[in-house]
Amino acid sequence: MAQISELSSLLETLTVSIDTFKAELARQNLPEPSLCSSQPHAIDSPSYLSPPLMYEAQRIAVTCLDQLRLLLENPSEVVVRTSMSSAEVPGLRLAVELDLHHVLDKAHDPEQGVHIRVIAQETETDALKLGKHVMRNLVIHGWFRETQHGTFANNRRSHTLKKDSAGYHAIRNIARLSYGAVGSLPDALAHPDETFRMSRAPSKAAWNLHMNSDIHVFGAGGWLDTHPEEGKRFAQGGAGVGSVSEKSVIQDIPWQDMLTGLDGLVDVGGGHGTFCCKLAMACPEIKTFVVQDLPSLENIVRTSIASQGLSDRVVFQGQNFFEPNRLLGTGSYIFTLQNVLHMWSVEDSAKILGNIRECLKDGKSKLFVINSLLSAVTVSRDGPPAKESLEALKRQDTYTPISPPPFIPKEFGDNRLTAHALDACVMAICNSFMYTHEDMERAAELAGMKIKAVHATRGRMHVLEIGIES
Ligand SMILES: C[S@@+](CC[C@H](N)C(=O)[O-])C[C@H]1O[C@@H](n2cnc3c(N)ncnc32)[C@H](O)[C@@H]1O
Repeated sequence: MAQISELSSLLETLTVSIDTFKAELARQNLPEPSLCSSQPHAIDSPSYLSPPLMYEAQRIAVTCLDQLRLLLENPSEVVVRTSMSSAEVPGLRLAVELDLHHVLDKAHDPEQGVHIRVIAQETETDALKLGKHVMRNLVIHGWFRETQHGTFANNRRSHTLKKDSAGYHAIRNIARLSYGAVGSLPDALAHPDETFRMSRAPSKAAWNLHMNSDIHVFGAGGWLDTHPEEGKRFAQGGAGVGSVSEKSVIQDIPWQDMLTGLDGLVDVGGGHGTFCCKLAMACPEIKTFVVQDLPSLENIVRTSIASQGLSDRVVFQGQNFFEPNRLLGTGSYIFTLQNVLHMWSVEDSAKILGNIRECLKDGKSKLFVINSLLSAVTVSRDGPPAKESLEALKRQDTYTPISPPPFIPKEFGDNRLTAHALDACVMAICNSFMYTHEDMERAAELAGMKIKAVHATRGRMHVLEIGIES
């Protein structure tokens, strides 16, 4: 059998997907994005969600580029570069702490940018360290532009670092919590004390080595619960991370239809109420949302809800999800559990699910678990050509993921990259793991439940309906 050229196959897939992407931009009267601009593109707006065809074309193209890079790069050069490539995340943390986006945005000519001497003066930092070393490193990683020697400007990407934006909070608060912990993973996984090395206890994670502390991070009595300022920062960071996927969770699932005839939506472990508030704004016909979380969050969540003018429809309720649900017997609801179960072992998740199971016995209430699911990262030579799959999508209004084209990994796009990165973070912070479909199935089974459906979204999240086994 003739050997298929991987390079040619990937190149063909790349060409088809980029042509589709360009055609979709033209159809929406949008210009092509540019690396030589200091402005964000219309498709970078937090409220923009690519139509299904465009979304698939984008994620195929980006994955093709990753795969092509792997074929083209010299592995020896890559390993050396990787051994020294730990500067991007600290550089970004510094960029948000110094608010470099703002410094460059208020330039006399933002396209031209600001000389490093001025940036250093404004941020009271060392021009040599910041300019030659940190900023250039960030430019190489695609953040900011060097428009001429020593002069830096914003680019599409750096607008995501704007103060108080989702990206700003993600970098400022999540990278801060996870970076040192992930750095301690080798010490934790190869710890000389076997009881530590093999432990799955949330207080014996890499984070505990990094912080020299024996307190667990999440949950009642944990680091975030007992350090309100840290808890607030984590919630802000979590909201920042979540904001990228929440628009697809909101748009790809028919929440409004599903809530017809029910008493409202209850987000268990709902954090600061971001999901409920966003859904309340998107679905004005839904009148009741309940954010359930640990009582220590009450003031901060109520204030956040009030600041969005939603106190008449979104309420906070203190609820430990390991205890019977306070809404049991009070009506019929849609319960959601978003970004919660992966913080816990399968056995603990079964306990959380079990308490919601009691509320589903009315026969009308439903439970949706919203989480990224991890998959194996296998690659096959076979698969339908991108051209056929994208052509078929032209006739679809609702989102259905396409099958991977040849040489594109089984799980591709944002879920693959973000979910696996998140997996390392949760392992480092609390000895937990992102779930596979099988893990989720086991947790449901232990709770006397089963997965009834899995909905994909245009983002990293899967929405799983979990119900009582009949
Ligand atoms: C990763 S955050 C997810 C927050 C939110 N659902 C989201 O998607 O952004 C996990 C949430 O679970 C909450 N939590 C932890 N232990 C809890 C418990 N025993 N009972 C209720 N909520 C808890 C935390 O306070 C936190 O808000």
